[in-house]
Amino acid sequence: MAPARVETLSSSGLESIPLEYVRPVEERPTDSVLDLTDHGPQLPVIDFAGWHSGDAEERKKIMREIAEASQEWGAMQLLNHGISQSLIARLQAAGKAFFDLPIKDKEKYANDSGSGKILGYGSKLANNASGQLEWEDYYFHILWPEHKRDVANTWPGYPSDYEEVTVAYGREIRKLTAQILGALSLELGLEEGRMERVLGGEELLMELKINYYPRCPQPELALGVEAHTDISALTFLLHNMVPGLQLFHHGKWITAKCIPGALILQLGDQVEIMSNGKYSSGLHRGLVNKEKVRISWAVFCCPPKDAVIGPMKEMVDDQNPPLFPARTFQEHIDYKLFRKNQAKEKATN
Ligand SMILES: O=C(O)CCC(=O)C(=O)O
Ligand SMILES: [Fe+2]
Repeated sequence: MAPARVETLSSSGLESIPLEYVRPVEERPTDSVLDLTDHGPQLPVIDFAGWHSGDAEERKKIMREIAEASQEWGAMQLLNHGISQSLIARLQAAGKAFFDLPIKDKEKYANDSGSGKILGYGSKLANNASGQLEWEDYYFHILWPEHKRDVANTWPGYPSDYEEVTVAYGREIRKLTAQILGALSLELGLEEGRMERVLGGEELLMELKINYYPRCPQPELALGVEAHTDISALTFLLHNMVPGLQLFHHGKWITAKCIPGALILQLGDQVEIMSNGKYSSGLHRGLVNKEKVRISWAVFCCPPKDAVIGPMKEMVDDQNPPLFPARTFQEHIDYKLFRKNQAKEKATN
C-alpha cells in the first residue's frame, strides 16, 4: 500500500496526529527544547573567508577549527563557504516550487521504497507492524557523479530550472567536499588527498534529499527525523530558516541557530570510522513546527557501495586498536538497518 503523505495529513485539518507519529515519551521534545530561543551552547561557527586568501597561517587556523568541531560536535556551521547566495536561493526556490505542486502531481515521481526503489518522492514506510513514522515527506536523488544520476527518470521535472541549478549546486558541494576532506586529512597528519581517495575519489557519491516537514498540530509529540547519525562521510545541509535541527551534545539536545548564509556540515559514520574515532559523527534529529513548514536540503557524500571502509592504517597501532570493523559501505547500511530493526523489535516485544 502506498504510504500516506504527511502533507495530506497536515492539510486535512486534524487536531491530533495518528498514533504512528506519536513518539515514545523519552523521545519527545521537552518544553525547554522547543524553546528555540535557548541561549545555551551552540555548534561552532567557522568562517571560511580566509581559506582563499593565500595566507597559509589563516588556512591552518581554519583547518584547526574544523578538526576541533569535528572532534567535539561532529557538526558545524560554515560561513563564507564560497557557494554564492544567489545559487543557494535558486536551489531553494526550485525545491520549494516542486513541493508547492499539488500532491497528485508530485505522486508522478513517487518512489517505491518497499521494493527497494528509493529514488524519487517518498514518505517513510513503517518497517514493522507497530513501526514509528516521521513527520516528513522527501525527495531523494543522486547528484554526483554525473554518470550515476538519471536526471530524466529520477529527478523532478518541475520547475524547468531544477536541473540547471541543482547540477550547479552539486558541482560547488563537490569542491567543498574535497576541501573539507583535505583539511580533515591534514589535521590527522595525513596527506591532503588521503580521505578523498579512500572514499572513492572520482567515484565519491553525492545524494540529495530534500526533506519537507509539513505543519504539525502536535509538534511536542512528533519528530521530523528521529535521532540518528548519518551513514555518509559528510553531509551538507541547508534549510529554509525555520529552526528544527538539533544536535546531541554533552547529554543535551541543542537546537542549531538559523544563521543566514550558513551551510551546516555534519560528519557521518564513514569519517568517524576512517579516523578510528578521532572525529565523531554527530547524533542529531529534526523537530517539527505548528506554524511553519520546514524544508531542508541534505547532500550526503558517501563512498561507492562496494568500497571497504575501516580505520585507516595510520590511525591504528598498539596503543590505538581499531574501534570499528572494516565493512563495505553497503554492509554498513545493512548493519545500521538491522540494528534499528532489532531495537524496534525489542521495544515492541
Ligand atoms: O532536516 C534536517 O535539519 C536534518 C535532516 C537529516 O538529518 C537527514 O536528512 O539526515
Ligand atoms: Fe541526518
